[in-house]
Amino acid sequence: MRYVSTRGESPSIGFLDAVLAGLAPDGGLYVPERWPTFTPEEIAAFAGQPYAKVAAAVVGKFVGDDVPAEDLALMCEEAYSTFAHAAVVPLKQLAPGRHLLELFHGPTLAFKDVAMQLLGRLYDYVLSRQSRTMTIICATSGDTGGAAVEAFRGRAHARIVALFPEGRISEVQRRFMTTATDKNVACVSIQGSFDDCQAIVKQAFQDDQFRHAVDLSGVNSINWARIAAQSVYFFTAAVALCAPARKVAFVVPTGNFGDAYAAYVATRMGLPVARIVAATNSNDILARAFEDGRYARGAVSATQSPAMDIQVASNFERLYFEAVGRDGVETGRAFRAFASTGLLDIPPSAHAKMRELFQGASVSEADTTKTILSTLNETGEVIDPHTAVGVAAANVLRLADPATPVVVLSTAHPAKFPEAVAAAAGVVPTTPRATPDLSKKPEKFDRLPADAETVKAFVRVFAGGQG
Ligand SMILES: Cc1ncc(COP(=O)(O)O)c(C=O)c1O
Ligand SMILES: N[C@@H](CCOP(=O)(O)O)C(=O)O
Repeated sequence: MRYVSTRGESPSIGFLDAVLAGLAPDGGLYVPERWPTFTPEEIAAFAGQPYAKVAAAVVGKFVGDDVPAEDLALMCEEAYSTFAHAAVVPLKQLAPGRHLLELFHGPTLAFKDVAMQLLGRLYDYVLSRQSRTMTIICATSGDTGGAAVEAFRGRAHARIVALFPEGRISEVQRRFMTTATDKNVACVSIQGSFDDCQAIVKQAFQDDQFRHAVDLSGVNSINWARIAAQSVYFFTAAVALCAPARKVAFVVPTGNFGDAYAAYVATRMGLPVARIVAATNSNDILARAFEDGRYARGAVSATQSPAMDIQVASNFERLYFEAVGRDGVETGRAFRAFASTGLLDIPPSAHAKMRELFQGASVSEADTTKTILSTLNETGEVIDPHTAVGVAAANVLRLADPATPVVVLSTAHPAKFPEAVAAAAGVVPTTPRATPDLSKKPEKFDRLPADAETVKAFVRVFAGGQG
């Protein structure tokens, strides 16, 4: 299996090289050269299988010969044994035809654990064989950082630097990162937005000298292994609802567009999906892009679903690449121009292609609050504000076939956002018993301006100090 850049100017590389590389040298994102597929019979056979087994089959299609199948299977088994629920990602019925896919039973209570627990093991596996230690940098609007710190802390072959936007994430999210005492972890509060953090990460990758000096890698959803691992739960949820015999619609709370794009990946692998709804909060660049064909950056506003306070959705470039017929030159032109102007008019034919599967929905703060309360009153479920954005979008969704089951991704445990949930529903969600109490632990993090050179200097010192 080979991987090509969305900008068409980097040579194709194998799976493990693509995973470790993060961003392609031309600034694009790696995607598989061709889509691996499952037959309908193979998909149907996933029903009732342990999650780890389905994960090994789906991720294995992308890994190819780079890792022996039995080693990958073992990594999947270990990764998903860290989850508190036997089903790993249970599907819960809210109402007839309406389901929640609970993705928050991992160690840091957000969907990021599903991929990150596997990535931590995969990096260890590869880097220990190469006697190599890499510096992983990640930008986080709250959840990727905690999941990455948990997955990589204490590992001998990786050091991790997490950049988060100052004052714009919840205390629980912050503490999942900043209370780690391991020497290979550094957390940095950046005076800016998540978009600033992500721009710094991308600039770091494009500085060859820096990239080599610290042996840079990335575990944001720029990393194909993240997308591959996140595509698995679309299969398990759909087959539980009788796919491939019937189609399912997914409503995905969306920010950086990794999860919604992973749903698209599942469709390219053969999963029949009726619709993918990208549900955003008031940071609605993607909802607008799907609805009116203009991908236009606005100012980031702070909401009660902070992990989705994003205006530049990294993975949209991957979908654009597909929609323009895998034209790397056009994708490079479009996204370089977007980086400087903040505007991309999607060609009508590409927009029509996207609309065959995707639609956008933007949910206001008031509707998010109302949905937390109404979901509690009507179903007894306490949901977090990100999940509420998805549920609110599902409540107004009209499908061609109203009998199509709708699955809303429940992306975080409500206890990660206790203030917002208490304000909306009058209940204070508590963390599951197995989760350590981080509220009294001392925190350790640095504060830096949103400036790539300053952050790179910090990372150099951190990586150098680690030997
Ligand atoms: C709880 C939660 N929900 C939804 C999202 C949005 O997911 P994505 O960035 O893959 O669109 C995030 C952040 O990624 C998140 O942390
Ligand atoms: N919402 C994310 C933002 C980063 O997304 P990623 O999927 O690209 O890692 C977060 O919680 O950090």
